[in-house]
Amino acid sequence: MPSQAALVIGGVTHARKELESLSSILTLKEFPSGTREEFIANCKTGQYDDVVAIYRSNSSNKYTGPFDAEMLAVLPQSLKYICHNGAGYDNIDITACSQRNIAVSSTPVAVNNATADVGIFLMIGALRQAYVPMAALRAGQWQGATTLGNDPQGKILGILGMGGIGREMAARAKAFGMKIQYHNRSRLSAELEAGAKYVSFDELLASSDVLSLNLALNASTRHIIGATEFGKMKDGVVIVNTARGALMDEKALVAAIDSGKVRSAGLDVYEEEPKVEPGLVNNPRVMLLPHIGTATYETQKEMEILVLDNLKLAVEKGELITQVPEQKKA
Ligand SMILES: NC(=O)c1ccc[n+]([C@@H]2O[C@H](COP(=O)([O-])OP(=O)(O)OC[C@H]3O[C@@H](n4cnc5c(N)ncnc54)[C@H](O)[C@@H]3O)[C@@H](O)[C@H]2O)c1
Repeated sequence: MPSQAALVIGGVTHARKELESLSSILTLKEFPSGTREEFIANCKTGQYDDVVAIYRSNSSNKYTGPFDAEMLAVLPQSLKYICHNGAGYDNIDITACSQRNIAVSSTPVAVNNATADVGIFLMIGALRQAYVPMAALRAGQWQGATTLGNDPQGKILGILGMGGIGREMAARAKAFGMKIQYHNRSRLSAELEAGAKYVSFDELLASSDVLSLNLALNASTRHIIGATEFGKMKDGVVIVNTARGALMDEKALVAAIDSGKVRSAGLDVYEEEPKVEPGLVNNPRVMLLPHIGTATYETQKEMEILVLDNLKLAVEKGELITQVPEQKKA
């Protein structure tokens, strides 16, 4: 029996075969579901004392809660790697992990296509205010209160955060005849820009017809879009958010929609999921999805395999394929 163990939190669904193949090098332990209290109790009684790597599934946060300083304090001393299934990892305290010499990986790239597809779906839906006719039809009112929408053709799509998903949004939006501009922490190479115009944050706000949020949530990006920023935008701007809800002050978004500043919005993510601001739920000009950006068979499988590949490389070679950028810089 292998002397080192890995702990799978929350389950592996699509890559069971790949998981089981790791049993030749690792003892596999599982915490498929439960509460934070139960998980912490298991840590404290020493059940995981041989665990060197954790597979943290996409849904596991609902069982264990965030991997914050409290959790880091009880995780086994043997733990060296946390392989997280998700491109966003704002529920893991990376600084606390680094202090304990725990390396963390996430699943960028694998999420790009599915999330950008949802971004485009929301953008077109918001431009056409598609929820109104969709709801009217099902309520037996045929077109109901449907009004004319707007074409993407010729409009300027502003992308805040031109990473993997932002670039896939850009590639798709070009096919709709949109002009692309972006703001990022640093300007991209000409190859990665692929013709998109690099602008300042304020210029992005002032001149975009559609603003898409595609950056990570962290202490410095929380509420990066609030009342002041809405005030700087074009009248009738369309907002798309597939990144994280707390990037925007949701109450300020509701106010901007109500005042007509924001014509419509398409959202996959919310400040306090699964709660959604009533001013959004009750507004037919907002297209809403319940955080399903990566919810396809193909993408879920690819993400699970990437997490397992990280875990395998970590145990065999002491390296991660997709370590989070904050730790790579250190
Ligand atoms: N809706 C979903 O299901 C879903 C799925 C995957 C990812 N996401 C979210 O999307 C986010 C983006 O994912 P990604 O894979 O494209 O990440 P990424 O790291 O490839 O790209 C993020 C980009 O944002 C830029 N950035 C960071 N801070 C910035 C700032 N203050 N101003 C401007 N740019 C800034 C970075 O330089 C980077 O280019 C993730 O962090 C995650 O939270 C959501």
